[in-house]
Amino acid sequence: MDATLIRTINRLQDAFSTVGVHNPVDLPQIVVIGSQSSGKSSVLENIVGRDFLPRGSGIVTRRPLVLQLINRPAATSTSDDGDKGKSTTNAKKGDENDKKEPEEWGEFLHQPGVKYTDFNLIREEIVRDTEAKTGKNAGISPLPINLRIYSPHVLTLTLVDLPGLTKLPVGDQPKDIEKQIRDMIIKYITKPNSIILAVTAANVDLANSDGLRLARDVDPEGARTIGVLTKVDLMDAGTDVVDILAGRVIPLRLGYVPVVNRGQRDIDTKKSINKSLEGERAFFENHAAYKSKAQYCGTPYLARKLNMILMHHIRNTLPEIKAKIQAALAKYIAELATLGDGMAEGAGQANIVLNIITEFCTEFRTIIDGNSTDLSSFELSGGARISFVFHELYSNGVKSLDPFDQVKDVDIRTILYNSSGSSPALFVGTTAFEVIIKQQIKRLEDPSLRCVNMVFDELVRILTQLLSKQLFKRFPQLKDRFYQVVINFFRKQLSPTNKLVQDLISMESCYINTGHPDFLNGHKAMAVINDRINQAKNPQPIDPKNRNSALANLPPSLEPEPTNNGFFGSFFSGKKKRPGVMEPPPSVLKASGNLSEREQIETEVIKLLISSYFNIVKRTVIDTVPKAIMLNLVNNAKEELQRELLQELYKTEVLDELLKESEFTQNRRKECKKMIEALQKADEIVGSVSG
Ligand SMILES: Nc1nc2c(ncn2[C@@H]2O[C@H](COP(=O)(O)OP(=O)(O)OP(=O)(O)O)[C@@H](O)[C@H]2O)c(=O)[nH]1
Repeated sequence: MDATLIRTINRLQDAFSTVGVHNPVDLPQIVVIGSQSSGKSSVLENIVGRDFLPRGSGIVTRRPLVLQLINRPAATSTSDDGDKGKSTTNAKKGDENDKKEPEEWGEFLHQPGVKYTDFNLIREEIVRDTEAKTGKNAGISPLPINLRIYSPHVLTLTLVDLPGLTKLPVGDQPKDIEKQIRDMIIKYITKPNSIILAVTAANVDLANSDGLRLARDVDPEGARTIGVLTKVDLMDAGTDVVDILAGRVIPLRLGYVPVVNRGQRDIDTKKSINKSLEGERAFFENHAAYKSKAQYCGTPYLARKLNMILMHHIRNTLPEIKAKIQAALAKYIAELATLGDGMAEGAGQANIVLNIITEFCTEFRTIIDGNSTDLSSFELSGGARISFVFHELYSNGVKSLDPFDQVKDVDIRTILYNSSGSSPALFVGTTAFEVIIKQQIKRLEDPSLRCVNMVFDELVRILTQLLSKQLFKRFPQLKDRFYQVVINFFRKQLSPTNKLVQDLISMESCYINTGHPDFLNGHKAMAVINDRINQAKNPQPIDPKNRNSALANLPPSLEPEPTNNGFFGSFFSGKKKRPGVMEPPPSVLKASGNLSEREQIETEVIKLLISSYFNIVKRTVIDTVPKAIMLNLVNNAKEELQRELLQELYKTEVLDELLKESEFTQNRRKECKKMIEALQKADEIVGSVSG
């Protein structure tokens, strides 16, 4: 059962190896980290009991090596791995004694079926494949090499060997090599399912261990970090690692294991690993500081410990792995469904386009009407934004128009005099009022047309939002055509909408309805002004309750100014008169000078009437312009868009072109299919164990 657990993980690792580096499920594994030359390769080789890792100066490990050790009983003719029970087809091919399998061999995932019995060839293949993927310079790559070693002398275990932490780039190594390696290591050890094997040379200060330092960043409690102390034999006489082992220096919950690997001289003199393991045992058994605890020291103990930890870990995480596989499977199946099944033909194509058009139009209407199911609580969308344009932007824009920022008293007087012709007017001139109010009403056209444009922009926004959906990513041509057709359609609606809005404003300016029930008529206006003037002449405290509402609303400019005498007295002033001399009138004659009381009253009355009427018109356009826009632009789009789209896009001769899939979709579909296959296999594998 125990070995089965680890083998299950190995098989899962293989199942996912086809999907590259994007493994959606984080599998339990032991990740070996440490500084360069700390002894990582030596530890791994000792665990395997064979020389098989590339050695040399500089960074040798430049890609992650996923090393799956599989224990198989000696002298059996069948493989104990469920996936690969096939007979040898490889290095041993041609051997008459085909039934007699080699005792130990290695197999790379990228060369299925090829059994390496010569471990030197394994080393060469690692070097070859590393260079093939990363080039000869000393660059690194996150693409793992998967190697399995079948042997009766190993415990079933999965280890990932990573490039050693280095300080300075050498030769033509990239400048940021240190960061690249660090990032790669962090990516592996951050996964909560990884057990960190932090290798540190015992003859350097533990506090300076790069491996432990990195491990601490991702596993501050030390809950899934095992410390391995190498080069214990190289420690100064009289010093030992007893304190570290006892957890008195940097405590780790999984503890430390001291080991003694082959020294460089041993390697140079080709000392066998078996000999080295014997030497290691003798070292611990005879060392004064370690002999009482020798069974907790050395490589064999380390291998057993790792095997136990890994199994324990897998057993605990298997249910979670199962759930993750199933969740990922559901996610990819759903994504594949949105990507569709590849190219349809004939009627199938027509159906796709018909469905897309129908769905688009339904969603368009839903968004405008505000019934969308994926309503955002973060921002206004669709219909709500159009409503904001009407009720906030347009309404406030219109309300803020003040006729008197353009029409000054002096203009009113000029118009007054012009409208009364050559004989002095006796009453407040309706003509003057009409001339001014019509000019002011015309000013409403500009914000109203801008409102049309803003709603147009909102429609385009909805269009873009709908076209950003996954479905349109699949068919880029269709997306472009949709955009063109819909935008053209909106544009076509623009001119009747603008015309209607202009007409509404023209209607208002064409006929001034002084009989409007809300209009402050001439008499009332007069009374208000008289009140105002009397109040100014004999100021009396105003009882707010009795205060005439129109009076209260008078603009500050109606405060009486110092009056002048004479009816026309000051009107044509401007030049100092010389007695007896009558000069011709100047070419441009403007009303100027101080106002007479009568003039002042007349001007104020006109202003009051303008304000009153202009407010009525403002209220009307705030009400009717949005209605006009809804009628001609928005509703038309809601109702006619489908017909327009069908007419333009639902044609046999364009379907092929429209439904050309994007490369993204084609690739993504392939990726999804691969992933689903891997996950389904993984699901089966996990299912077969836990049952
Ligand atoms: N005496 C002694 N030497 C060791 C021990 N472990 C490793 N060495 C030596 O230290 C050097 C580096 O060991 P490696 O195993 O290559 O170290 P590494 O961490 O894999 O190095 P990179 O792959 O370059 O990162 C070699 O010369 C080993 O022989 C040990 O326990 N004792």
